[in-house]
Amino acid sequence: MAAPRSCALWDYYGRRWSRVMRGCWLPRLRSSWPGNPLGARLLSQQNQATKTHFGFETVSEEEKGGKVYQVFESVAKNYDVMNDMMSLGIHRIWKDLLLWKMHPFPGTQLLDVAGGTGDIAFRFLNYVQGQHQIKQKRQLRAQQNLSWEEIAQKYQNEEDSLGGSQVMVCDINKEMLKIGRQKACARGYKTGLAWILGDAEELPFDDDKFDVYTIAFGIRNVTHIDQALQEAHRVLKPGGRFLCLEFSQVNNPLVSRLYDLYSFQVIPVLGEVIAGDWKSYQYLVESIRQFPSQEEFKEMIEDAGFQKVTYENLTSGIVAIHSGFKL
Ligand SMILES: COc1cc(O)cc(C/C=C(\C)CC/C=C(\C)CC/C=C(\C)CC/C=C(\C)CC/C=C(\C)CC/C=C(\C)CC/C=C(\C)CC/C=C(\C)CC/C=C(\C)CCC=C(C)C)c1O
Ligand SMILES: C[S@@+](CC[C@H](N)C(=O)[O-])C[C@H]1O[C@@H](n2cnc3c(N)ncnc32)[C@H](O)[C@@H]1O
Repeated sequence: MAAPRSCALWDYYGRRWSRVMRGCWLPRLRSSWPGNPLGARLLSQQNQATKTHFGFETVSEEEKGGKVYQVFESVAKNYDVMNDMMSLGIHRIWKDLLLWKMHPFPGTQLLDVAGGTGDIAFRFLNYVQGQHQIKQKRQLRAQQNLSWEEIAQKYQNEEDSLGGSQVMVCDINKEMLKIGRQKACARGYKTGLAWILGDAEELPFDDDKFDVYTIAFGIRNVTHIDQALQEAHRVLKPGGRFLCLEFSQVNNPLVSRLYDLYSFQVIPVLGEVIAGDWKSYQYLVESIRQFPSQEEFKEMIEDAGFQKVTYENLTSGIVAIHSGFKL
């Protein structure tokens, strides 16, 4: 137990230190010693290191978070309807498949990062409730001589209907969480669900806390994917599972051609017509093309310390589910 904790501490302070260096000492070196060759070299390294992409645009790492925030702030209200329109409902099947792969047991503690409007969380609650009901019915049938009150009590205990399972939805965007909370209210989800504002790169949770970590269509938007993966590893219990549903690389040339046409010619148009927002949907299709391939992403997950890493392509690789374990 001591080793992973000290490793996590080391990672945590290592990252903090690198931020302090980037955010505080390097700019000071620039201003105090403009002619200093060490300062100049460090600064040129810093400038190279802090460039990233926002879709096909090159931006600084500091800028990217704000731009991603604006995108999801802008799409939040139309997010669900846009997904159904763009995919003709196919995104629902992909999300169901993620849950079937997870196959949570009663009592599972799930952290859904970049959980947005709650699609994964609601599926999780429905799934565990379904599983729990099946188990409860089996138990009731097996027990002889139960009174009607005892049977009714079992059915009415709402907390117990989840068998102790809980899901925490963590997202960086207030607007997405707001829509998620409204949906939860409208659909009558009362227990086993919490909404937390937080960054995938610096999760506001203790080490070794969750059985499962999910991230669906979220990791592509994160500035430091490696950091988010390390955080996923930190917050999972030993034996815990990482599951990521994300756009990936299409493995069929004909589908790939049609998909490209559809992505660049249709999706931004749908974005403009339905949500009055061409730019956000252009960012969506561009960011998909910037995301690493199935194999590259698998390696990144392994580099974060996960084991038994596998992936499954869905719809010819339009999306893939990556899975890994903290062992
Ligand atoms: C800002 O960031 C975001 C915002 C968000 O709202 C969401 C996300 C995260 C994303 C999701 C949660 C999932 C959202 C889903 C998608 C982005 C769509 C994924 C795409 C598909 C499932 C369809 C894949 C398409 C193909 C394999 C190619 C087949 C395409 C065709 C037959 C149409 C080809 C199109 C042309 C040649 C262009 C000209 C056509 C027209 C003008 C007619 C328009 C046609 C339609 C509207 C029909 C749409 C057809 C389909 C959806 C095809 C379905 C069939 C199959 C999968 C085989 C986020 O980060
Ligand atoms: C495409 S949505 C996915 C929402 C949901 N998981 C789903 O499958 O429908 C991407 C989400 O990632 C969130 N996000 C982007 N960067 C993030 C970060 N650094 N930390 C946490 N969430 C982030 C956005 O706010 C947005 O809600």
